[in-house]
Amino acid sequence: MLFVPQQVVVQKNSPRGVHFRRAGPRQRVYFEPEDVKACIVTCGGLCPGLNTVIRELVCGLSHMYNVNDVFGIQNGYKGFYSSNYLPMTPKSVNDIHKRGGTVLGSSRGGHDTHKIVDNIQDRGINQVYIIGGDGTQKGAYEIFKEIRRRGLKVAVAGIPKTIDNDIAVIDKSFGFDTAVEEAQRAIDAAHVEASSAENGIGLVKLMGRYSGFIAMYATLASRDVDCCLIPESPFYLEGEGGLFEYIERRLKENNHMVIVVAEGAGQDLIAKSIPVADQLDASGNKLLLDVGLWLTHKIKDHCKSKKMEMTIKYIDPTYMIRAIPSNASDNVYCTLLAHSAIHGAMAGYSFTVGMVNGRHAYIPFHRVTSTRNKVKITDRMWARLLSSTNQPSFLSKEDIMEAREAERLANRLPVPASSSEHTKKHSASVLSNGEK
Ligand SMILES: Nc1ncnc2c1ncn2[C@@H]1O[C@H](COP(=O)(O)OP(=O)(O)O)[C@@H](O)[C@H]1O
Ligand SMILES: O=P(O)(O)OC[C@H]1O[C@](O)(COP(=O)(O)O)[C@@H](O)[C@@H]1O
Ligand SMILES: [Mg+2]
Repeated sequence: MLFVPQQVVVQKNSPRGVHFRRAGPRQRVYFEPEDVKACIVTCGGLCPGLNTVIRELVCGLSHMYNVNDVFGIQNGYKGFYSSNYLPMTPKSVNDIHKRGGTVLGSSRGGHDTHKIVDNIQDRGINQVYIIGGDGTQKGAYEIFKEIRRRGLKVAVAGIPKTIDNDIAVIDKSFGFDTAVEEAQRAIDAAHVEASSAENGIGLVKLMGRYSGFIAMYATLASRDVDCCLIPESPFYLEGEGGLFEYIERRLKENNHMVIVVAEGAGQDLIAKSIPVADQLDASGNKLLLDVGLWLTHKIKDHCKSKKMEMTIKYIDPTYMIRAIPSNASDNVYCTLLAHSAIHGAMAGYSFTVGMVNGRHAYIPFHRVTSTRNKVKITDRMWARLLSSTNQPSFLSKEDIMEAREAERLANRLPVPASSSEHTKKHSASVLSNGEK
């Protein structure tokens, strides 16, 4: 059996670390094709590529294993117990990958483990393909545990979906590249508007509730962005090293600037200036305050107080970056994920499938549900972004050391040999040059 290591970059004395089974066809198949009754469900927010995964699951089961009893569950988890199951054939899904969204429908909330497993049991389903984000994978884990408790011979295959890229362990989710590409159109528009005005500012808000990956990659891809704000990196407005000081400098130097802000950034700052009670969506996710609108007003007020003429254009493409079909490379990724999921389920495994360090692997549910993938602001990628935009880091040396220590503890890494006060100072300054 082949294994894929979770960490490929390690310290010399690091422990052996976690390994996952490599995905792919198995010599011994657990299910007889004629006995398989499979179902597919999509949950949570939309993501480019959902229909491609559905299509490839239906076609792959039929073409690779001759499995033809496949059903679609409508509108997310609640569809297990509240709607009819839709029979799906290669013919009925033939063209769906060209459309955005999900032909099955999706929803938040409605996860009732017992009702779901009752229905799986009653209808004789023995393969459950669950496509969804971090919340969905937690739900899949609950379903798996209940199936195991009841001793049912049912394979549960989670296929991670998230344009926020917030699912732990995997390299990236399908649809992420498509979303980053689409975000370029909003950034381009912001740049055109900003550069065609005197002291023009273009402000673009992108999705990213807890993780700023879309904002970070869209910024790195664009080259027109002067400042990228993400939830992982707290920022401040006033005073030395603050956002306003940077805006003034950039406008003086260049007459215009573009700011990209992830929707989850600066939530604590907004809450301080507009105190409102926390609101949750049906899945229990916190509903966010509009950082883009808030920032627009704050920047306008600041410039007015400084008697600076300026124009600001706020662009909020929200759903436009996720409600589109997937691009070519995401389509390939979706196909490979679906195939890997089918091979694993046919072998009788239950898992979340994903690409780990460039290889497809079967990952135990708890590994992807116990933490969330976030931009590490002490890591190389964020340092590269800071070098590329030349924006302030909004961080003190102490903040950096604190974030590193938290990361070390979270990953149970040994204390680096170089943790003397002198080296600490040195490593912090090296970090600001873009290297860890
Ligand atoms: N901790 C949890 N346990 C069981 N089900 C969950 C959990 N969190 C979310 N879910 C269910 O997963 C589905 C999708 O979750 P949501 O957070 O909306 O989207 P995503 O899966 O994309 O993160 C919803 O139906 C929700 O009820
Ligand atoms: O309005 P909706 O459908 O709740 O979606 C908004 C949220 O969906 C997201 O794309 C993430 O969705 P998921 O949790 O489903 O991956 C966030 O970026 C955004 O906050
Ligand atoms: Mg989520």
